Amino acid sequence: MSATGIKVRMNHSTILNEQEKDVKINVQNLDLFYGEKQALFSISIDIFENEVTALIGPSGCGKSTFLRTLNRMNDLIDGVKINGTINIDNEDIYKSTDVIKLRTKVGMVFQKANLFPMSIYDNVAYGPKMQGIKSKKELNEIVEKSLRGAAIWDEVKDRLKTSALGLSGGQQQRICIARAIAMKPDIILMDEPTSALDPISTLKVEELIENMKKEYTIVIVTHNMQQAARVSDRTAFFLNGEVVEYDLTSKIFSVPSDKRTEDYITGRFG
Ligand SMILES: Nc1ncnc2c1ncn2[C@@H]1O[C@H](COP(=O)(O)OP(=O)(O)OP(=O)(O)O)[C@@H](O)[C@H]1O
Repeated sequence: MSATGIKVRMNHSTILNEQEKDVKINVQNLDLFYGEKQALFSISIDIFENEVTALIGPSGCGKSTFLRTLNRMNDLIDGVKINGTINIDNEDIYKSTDVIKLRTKVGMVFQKANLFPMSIYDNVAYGPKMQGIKSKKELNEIVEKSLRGAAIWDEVKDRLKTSALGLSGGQQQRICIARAIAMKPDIILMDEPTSALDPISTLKVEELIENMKKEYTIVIVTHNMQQAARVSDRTAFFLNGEVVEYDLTSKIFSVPSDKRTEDYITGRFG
């Protein structure tokens, strides 16, 4: 137990490897406006490869907005203006115009499972088919690999042709993760992926996230402080559109530098 009362998973690999980590996403002086209203203020952070980075903070502080800037999902909203730069693998994603390619590289999983009303198989194969993969054998392999990667293969392997909507909420969310994996992304963004799930399904998804970071860089928005402490290597604390503190999760939850971080994680506000 830490000084703040939140149980922190000591992540020795993070600490020992600190010097060797590569920056996957570099954000510099990022401002975002919805029309006249500024929602993000001069955000500058580095997100590291093969780590889980948690974004925490009270409702309306800009976590989801920030997450959506990482694959240009805010482009879909009228009146959004962005200043600053976001480099992914040293490439400025707001200068490169291939947004489709970007969203393939940076996948996303939402709060509520948003599966299509089709079979489990077709849900997972949909993206690869859209990318032009036609070979049945290749699609079969992608579907199996993705479902295994999302730790749900054993539960669904005998019912791949049945409707995905017949699965439980927790299973549907893991199919959504499989669907993201099927696109072979480097980065997976997760916006409160367990907030609609029961504790057992939540734990399964958390275990999955922990395993997935070997292959992917994961950025997760969560309202659940214990979850951030359990699954993430680093945590950014957002408040009123600013990043107040960004550090190793073990530090944020044991000896935060800023009084506002401490007040938030100990439940004094938010
Ligand atoms: N499409 C939009 N148009 C205008 N304002 C928006 C839009 N989306 C978000 N905002 C505003 O931007 C600010 C940040 O919202 P955002 O959803 O990013 O916060 P959040 O920290 O993710 O909140 P929550 O934890 O409640 O999901 C809020 O003031 C919100 O009202």
